[in-house]
Amino acid sequence: MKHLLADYLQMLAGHGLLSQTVETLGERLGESLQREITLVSCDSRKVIPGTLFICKGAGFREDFLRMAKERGAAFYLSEKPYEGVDLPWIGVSDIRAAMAHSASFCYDRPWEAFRLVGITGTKGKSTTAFFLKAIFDVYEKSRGGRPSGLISTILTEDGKESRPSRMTTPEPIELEEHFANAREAGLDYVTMEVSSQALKYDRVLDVQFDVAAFLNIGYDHISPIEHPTWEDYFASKLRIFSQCRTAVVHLGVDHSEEMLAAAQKARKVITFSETDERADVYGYGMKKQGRETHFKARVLGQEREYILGIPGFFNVSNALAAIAVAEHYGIPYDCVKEGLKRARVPGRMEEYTSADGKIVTIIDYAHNRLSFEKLFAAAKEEFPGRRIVALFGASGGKAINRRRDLGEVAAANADYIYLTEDDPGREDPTRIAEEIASYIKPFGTPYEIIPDRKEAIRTAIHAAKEPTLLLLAGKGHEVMVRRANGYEKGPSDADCARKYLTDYDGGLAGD
Ligand SMILES: CC(=O)N[C@H]1[C@@H](OP(=O)(O)OP(=O)(O)OC[C@H]2O[C@@H](n3ccc(=O)[nH]c3=O)[C@H](O)[C@@H]2O)O[C@H](CO)[C@@H](O)[C@@H]1O[C@H](C)C(=O)N[C@@H](C)C(=O)N[C@H](CCC(=O)O)C(=O)O
Ligand SMILES: Nc1ncnc2c1ncn2[C@@H]1O[C@H](COP(=O)(O)OP(=O)(O)OP(=O)(O)O)[C@@H](O)[C@H]1O
Repeated sequence: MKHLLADYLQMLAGHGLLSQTVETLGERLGESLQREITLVSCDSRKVIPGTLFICKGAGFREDFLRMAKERGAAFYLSEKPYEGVDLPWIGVSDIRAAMAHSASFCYDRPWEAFRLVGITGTKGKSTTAFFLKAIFDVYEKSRGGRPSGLISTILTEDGKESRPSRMTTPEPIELEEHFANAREAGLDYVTMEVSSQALKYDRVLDVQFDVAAFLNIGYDHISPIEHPTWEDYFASKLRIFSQCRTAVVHLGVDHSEEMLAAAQKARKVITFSETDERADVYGYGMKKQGRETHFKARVLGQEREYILGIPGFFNVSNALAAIAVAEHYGIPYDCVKEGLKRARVPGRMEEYTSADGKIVTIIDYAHNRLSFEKLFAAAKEEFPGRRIVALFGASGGKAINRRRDLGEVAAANADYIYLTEDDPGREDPTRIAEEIASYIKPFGTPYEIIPDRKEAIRTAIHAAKEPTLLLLAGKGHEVMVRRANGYEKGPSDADCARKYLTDYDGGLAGD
């Protein structure tokens, strides 16, 4: 579809975003008004002739605009003019909102071509997204359809691209590109994680979710570059219910009532719970069977049984959310059951065991109080009779509260702790570890600091003399470590566990 600059300006004016009238702009832009916008971009490195270039971001510099002009940008959008660059300027009052509307306008609202499911919450977004993708894919395969799309912290698959993700929820232009790929690929379903930052910073401002699921709300992402207060964090997440047709809400958890109240904006509400029997999808009777988690659920009055192929009773609530969404779409029970049994989530409750069974290693992404509490509860409940050893660190430069949270939860639950690096950024990993240790000391739990993560994992595995459950927490599937001068690629925790368990006397048990 052609996008003439004149039509684009009318759209911005319609949203009250133009900082001059269309007439004033028209006089200044003259015949440019009839020019076609060939691309919208906020990255000068991607500009082609005819591009509408958007100047945004804390790190933006005027020479990016100069580069965009050299590469053929036709006009630029920003909140203030850059006098030093001779290019037609379109002034807007809110660049973030204007960027989101520009992206959906230029890509012609691609999400209308498929069923878009958004998942938000403090913990479980990636796991639930993978569960849903597995269910959609079994269903699509059963009827000769295409695999579903996924936009998550771990992986982005849009029907054209399949690659590890850089963010949980991309910025608007990248997001709409993925939606446009999914439309061109003819996908029926796309599942995406919606982070609180995405909602707060208008990354999904103009997006309409067919279904939006709210899993839970804890205390996380409170920092100068994320959310100034918990209230801002929660309010940001609740915004998802003002842009969805069907809302899926977790009953029986903290702040369920506020979630339910916000969900009334949707045309339809479906509830799920593992504690509140009033829920439309009510899960119960969970038990561990080997590496599997078995549970029952009453789904809109029908009694059903399910199996999760991964441990972690807390994953039952993620599965219930996925069951609620699948039920909304009328996906057959056997496809839902097969999808949940088959689903694996990189870096989430990944289990590796030594051949002699003495060491069970769990790799998990848990990196805040809520997920640490759930991880240790699962460890004690599902792996009884083992010495619990925890290995973790904390990010540098943000979410500083985690150092206390993780230190206290680990000290209260583990028999031994290895403190090591996570994503230190500009901070010294040893100093971060020592700060965490200051919260462990009052508990008297023994610990040691080994800054090199690979060396810490190797030491922990070889030091295990009695039946041990070793929890490698915080990095999950990640292979990149954020350091002072950028990201450094290294082995994932799973790579290290497999390597050092194989080196260990017992070798590595088969899958
Ligand atoms: C606070 C925040 O979210 N910032 C995001 C935002 O940064 P920004 O808008 O300030 O842009 P920037 O990175 O400073 O770059 C400035 C601009 O210069 C442009 N540029 C750059 C170089 C060049 O040669 N030419 C050029 O035009 C860039 O395209 C960019 O538009 O847009 C960037 C991409 O354009 C993101 O990388 C960046 O995420 C940062 C790294 C970040 O840490 N984000 C976190 C807070 C976040 O969003 N996390 C959530 C997950 C939270 C959770 O765990 O649940 C997420 O959804 O990922
Ligand atoms: N429903 C849940 N409740 C509490 N903790 C959970 C739940 N689901 C997963 N977790 C824990 O949180 C960790 C992260 O899970 P997951 O990656 O699915 O959540 P997320 O919301 O995507 O996290 P993030 O926002 O940090 O990317 C898991 O490894 C597990 O330890």
